[in-house]
Amino acid sequence: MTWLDLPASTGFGITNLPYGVFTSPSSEHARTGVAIGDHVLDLAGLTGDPVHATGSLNAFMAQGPESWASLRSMITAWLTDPVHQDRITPHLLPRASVTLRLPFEVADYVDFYSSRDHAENLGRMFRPGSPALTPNWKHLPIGYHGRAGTVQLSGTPVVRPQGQAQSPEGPVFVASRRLDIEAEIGFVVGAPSALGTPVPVRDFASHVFGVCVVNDWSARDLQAWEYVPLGPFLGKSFLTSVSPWVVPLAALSAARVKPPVRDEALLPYLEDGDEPWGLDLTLEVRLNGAVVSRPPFRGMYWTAAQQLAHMTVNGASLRTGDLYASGTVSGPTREERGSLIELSWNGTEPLALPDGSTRSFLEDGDEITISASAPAADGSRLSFGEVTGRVQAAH
Ligand SMILES: O=C(O)/C=C/C(=O)CC(=O)CC(=O)O
Ligand SMILES: [Ca+2]
Ligand SMILES: [Mg+2]
Repeated sequence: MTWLDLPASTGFGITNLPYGVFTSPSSEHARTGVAIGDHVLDLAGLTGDPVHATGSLNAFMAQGPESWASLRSMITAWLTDPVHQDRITPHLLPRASVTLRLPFEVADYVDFYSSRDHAENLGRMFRPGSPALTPNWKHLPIGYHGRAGTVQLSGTPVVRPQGQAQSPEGPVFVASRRLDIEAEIGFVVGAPSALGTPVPVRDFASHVFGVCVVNDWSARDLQAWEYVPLGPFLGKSFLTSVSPWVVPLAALSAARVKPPVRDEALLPYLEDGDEPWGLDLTLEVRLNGAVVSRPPFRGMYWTAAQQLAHMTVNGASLRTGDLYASGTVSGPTREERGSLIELSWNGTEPLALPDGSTRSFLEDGDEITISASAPAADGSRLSFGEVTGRVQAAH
């Protein structure tokens, strides 16, 4: 129990304690904070530790899992034992009064493709006549390297991208007419690894610091024309949005579940081990305020621990600030699909919105908000906050 008076439904209770970076009316200096209820605990002001005054989480994340655990237990004690109340209270700022920043400097960015329902849906739409899943899909977590420099904070305007698309008369230069979303969960690497040394599945929690919500904005018309044979490029690199709070892995103990049964035996480096990292998270996608989907994360075929092992099995090293996203989270029913191309079945079944309009893809002015939540250790639900973005007309 915390001495703060928090409603049970806060989502930002004592078992969550996500990290972010903020400025406040009293100081334009960007610094690290922890969300608790409707407040932010100013760690730089409270501790005086310069690691929390750098304007990004990277320096702290680089310290590694012992530092992460020790700070988390100190914060828990500060907010739980009333003996600390007078010292802590001046460093609690109303969350509504602060401006949140991109929480970490993004090093490399990778995006996976680990929802079987999503992969099968896209396979059917993009590659009709071929098997829905490619032959490698159940043997390795498919992914691609994306553009780290265009990973931006929630709220960044989504300027409609322009580029080449196919038309019956040949390639044309267009403002994308098939602008889409992908509801995903992002994993943030804290502790680096050495070049040449793979990170095994079991070392996941020694390297990954925490989790955020990701929207991998996607221009389906640009993507469909450019992606063969090297994969996603300009159809996705214009913007990827992340939520402002990074939920530490330590907050997710009650959310851990067994991943689905695998149809094919895995090569040893991908075996789950005794404590697999399936996660029972629920995402929610809103379009102009109306809920259009609730994608379930627990069915994801590949876990983040397997993705990390796969990403490094060739000897590639990890850097502090690496972000890798799960891939679009889709479940088996229509109400669980994590992209508009799936929700509208490639535009053939437009979504009906409460205002009477319909959507297959995004229109200028549309706002997409993706949130996520998980069971918390105290029986409540913890919130990941949300990632939002509004579409602007092409330049
Ligand atoms: O199947 C394809 O050709 C394309 C798939 C995607 O666009 C999905 C992607 O970016 C990976 C993911 O988010 O699951
Ligand atoms: Ca994606
Ligand atoms: Mg993207």
